[in-house]
Amino acid sequence: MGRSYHTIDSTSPPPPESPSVEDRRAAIAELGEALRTLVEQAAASESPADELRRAAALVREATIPVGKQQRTRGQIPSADDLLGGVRMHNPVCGDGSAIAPPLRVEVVEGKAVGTCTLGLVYEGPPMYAHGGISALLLDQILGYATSVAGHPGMTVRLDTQYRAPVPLRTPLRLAAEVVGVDGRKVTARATITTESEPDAVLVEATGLFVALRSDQSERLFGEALHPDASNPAAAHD
Ligand SMILES: CCCCCCCCCCCCCCCC(=O)SCCNC(=O)CCNC(=O)[C@H](O)C(C)(C)COP(=O)(O)OP(=O)(O)OC[C@H]1O[C@@H](n2cnc3c(N)ncnc32)[C@H](O)[C@@H]1OP(=O)(O)O
Repeated sequence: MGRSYHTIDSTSPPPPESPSVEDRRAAIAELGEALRTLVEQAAASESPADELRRAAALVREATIPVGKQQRTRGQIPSADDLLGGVRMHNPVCGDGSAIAPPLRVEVVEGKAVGTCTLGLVYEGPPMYAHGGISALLLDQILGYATSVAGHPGMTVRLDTQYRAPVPLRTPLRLAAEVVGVDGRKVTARATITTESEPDAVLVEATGLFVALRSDQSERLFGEALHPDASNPAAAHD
């Protein structure tokens, strides 16, 4: 791929030939699944202290192979496909993310429709989701709706109304659609309900997204978009 990675263990031999992107994605997803199981079970764990310490030692050991080759902040993950919408570590949808539910999104009759179940790791009030997690899910599905409508942009405003708490370990449904386009500004609305009661809105949000001008895009993302350009900042994490 022509990428240079920041190798933590510089005494180790060079890595073998890169496996195919598909194989790396499958491995990333496998690790993500294991990590999600770990964080959920940790959040729900009532195991005795010695078992938790044993687990901590095992996790520290598991970190070593994962940490051998690290990308910098300015490097897009080699398994991602930005234009194709593949973000393996996206914190909401990414199969490789330890903190993503993950939310599954599809387009149904022009609306972005998402499904997920939140575990105890997302708990705010006992038994219910933290309000920031609801906002995270809504921001993502609003962004998805604007993107599939052909108006990708960045969130500049997110107004969230919490009508009822979002229950954990309960299948949820999110829906979002674009409701207005005004030049570079796009407004979209989204809701969270349970799957079993899709008419009872728990949380709703209106998001304002702004399509970036090319100079804004260059200023914010130039380092990641042009990895081969001479850019001293690219060496920094
Ligand atoms: C087909 C393939 C499908 C594939 C499927 C892919 C799915 C893929 C899903 C991804 C889903 C990710 C969803 C997460 C999305 C984030 O989380 S984005 C991260 C969070 N957001 C940010 O960090 C943005 C931070 N803000 C900024 O950097 C700057 O505000 C921006 C965005 C560069 C805009 O610059 P600016 O100077 O603030 O605004 P400017 O360009 O001058 O203004 C444009 C207009 O917006 C207005 N505006 C700007 N800010 C505001 C505001 N806060 N309130 C009201 N109006 C505002 C301005 O007044 C102006 O209005 P007009 O004068 O034109 O009427």
